[in-house]
Order: sequence, then C-alpha cells, then structure tokens
Amino acid sequence: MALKPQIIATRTSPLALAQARMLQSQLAKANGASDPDAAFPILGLTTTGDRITDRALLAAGGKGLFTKELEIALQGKEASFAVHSMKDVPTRLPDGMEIACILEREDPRDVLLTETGAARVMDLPQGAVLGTASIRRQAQALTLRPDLKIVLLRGNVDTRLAKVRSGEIDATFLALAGLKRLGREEASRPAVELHEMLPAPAQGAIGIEIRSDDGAAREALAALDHAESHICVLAERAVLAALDGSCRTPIAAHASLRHGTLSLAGEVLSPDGTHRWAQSVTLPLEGDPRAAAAEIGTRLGEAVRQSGGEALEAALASVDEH
Ligand SMILES: NCc1[nH]cc(CCC(=O)O)c1CC(=O)O
Repeated sequence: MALKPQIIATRTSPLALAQARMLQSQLAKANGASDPDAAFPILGLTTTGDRITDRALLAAGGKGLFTKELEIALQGKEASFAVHSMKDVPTRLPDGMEIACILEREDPRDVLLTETGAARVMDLPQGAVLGTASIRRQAQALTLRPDLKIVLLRGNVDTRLAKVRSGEIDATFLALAGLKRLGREEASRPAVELHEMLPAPAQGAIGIEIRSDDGAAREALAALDHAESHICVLAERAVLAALDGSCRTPIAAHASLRHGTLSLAGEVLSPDGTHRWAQSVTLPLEGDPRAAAAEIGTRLGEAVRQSGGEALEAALASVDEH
C-alpha cells in the first residue's frame, strides 16, 4: 500500500464527484486502505467546459475542455489520478499521459425524459420541443423525427429535468449511466434501444488518466481495470479518432464483446439529421485484443468516412464553424 496520499483530481459537477467517490472506494478496497479520504484524497477542479455555457463557444473552443485542468494538475504532480467520463476525453492525450484504467462500464444507452412518459423519439407529439446541447442527439432525433424543434439546453440534471417538468421543453436526453450513478429515480425509465440511437463513443465508461512515468499510480490501479470495457472503449474511440471528432461532433459508436468476438457499430450524421452514414462489423479479436479492437475501430471509422465523401466531410466541418 502507498504510504503517501495519492490524490484524485476531478471536476466538481455532482456526476463527476460521484464518479470520483466510486474510484476512491475501489482504490481503497483494492489497496487495503482503511481510510479512503486519507489514502486517496479528492481534489475538485473547475474546468473551462464547466464555465462555458454557450454551444458555439464550446464548439469553437476545441477539444479537452473538460479534461485540460485535470491534466495540468497531473503534470504539476498535484494529483496522481484524473478521473474522466471517457466520452469527454479527446482521442489524443498530451505527451506523457495515458488512460491506465477503464472501470467496468455502466449501461451506455441514452434515456429520453418526458412528462408524458413517452420513452421513444417516435412517441413524441408532432412538433415537440427537444432540449439538448448534444449535436449527436440532435442529429439522431432529427433523423427519426424531422418535425422536432431543437433548443439548446445545458446545465446539470436537475436544471434539465425542471425544464421538462415546467413544460418549457417536451423532452431531453440524458445518459442512463449518469442517472444511475447519481441514484436518480429516472434511471428506472426505459432506455432508448441501441438500434434506435447509437450512444456517443465510450458513453458510460469511466477512465483514469495518469502520468506514464508514475509507477505507483499504475500499481494502485492495477486491479481496477475491466478488460472487456477497456477493449470496447478502445474500439469506439478508434472510430472517433478515424473520423477526427470530439464529443461535440455528431459521431456515435458502440462495441460489445462476446466470447472473444467484437461487434462494433459506428455512424456520422449531418447536424440537421438529413444525412447518416453508418457501418457495423462483427469480428473475432486475434492476437492482442486491445490492439485488435483498436484496429477494427480504425478500419470501421475509415470505411464510414469513405462511404460519405464530400457531404460527410462537410458534416464534420460544420460543427466547428458555428
Ligand atoms: N457530456 C456530459 C456527460 N459526460 C458523461 C455523461 C454521462 C455519463 C457517461 O456517459 O459516462 C454526461 C452527461 C450526459 O450525457 O447525460
């Protein structure tokens, strides 16, 4: 067991703090620490992404808005671990950093939250107002229902739900994983099926970033990595990387693993939902399963890209222009 406290850096949103607590208790258990707060203290940091509330600025601000401040704490040795929702982590990490561990993934699906109880996009009334800040969810919803009116909706879970309750909007999407980790009763609502709406790459997965040269941090995490979740996250993030996206691009991917065989689906959409390019594949993982999964993801992403031609490039570029 480590003698020196090893600090966990996290964002301070309720969800981020809940995830940091999860990591803290798993670390304490795996490393025989009787006092989790003493052995693995939590350092809460505000990130640029938490301060910016405008989607145009978020899109223009580039990648890593939710991760940079945590990485600075790692680089400055103020923390040993940075805990992230993997769907917010850019595909390229700063030099000297790595994702050393992926915890067992939660359900990756989205949930549609409404006052009427409608749980599927198809069940929303004609012309319903859907609040979301996610261009992926906007594009996917418009693909299914071009009549929907999309409004920008940001803020934490309570703010969003209050707007549904007051009738300001008819519906919003949230990741089921977040609702579950916050212990919200809305987590018991039926999730949107994967074949109706593919999640963001790595949705539902928590990853731990460390300095590559920090052997003590790596050791403390060793027992926490969930092999299957890690493999799936690598495949989905390889799709994202091949399409050069961030979490603010309308790109979706989902992988599952059964008996050494990877099933992977990926898609890109135009923000207005008028175009959608999708591919899926099922292949056995040969050799090193992580490398094989990443390779399959890269090839699938490239195949999607090739199938879309200029219209797809325009869809990818449009997100950064507005
Ligand atoms: N971009 C915000 C974000 N990042 C991770 C989650 C949910 C938890 C997860 O995917 O692990 C959310 C909120 C949401 O999309 O509802």
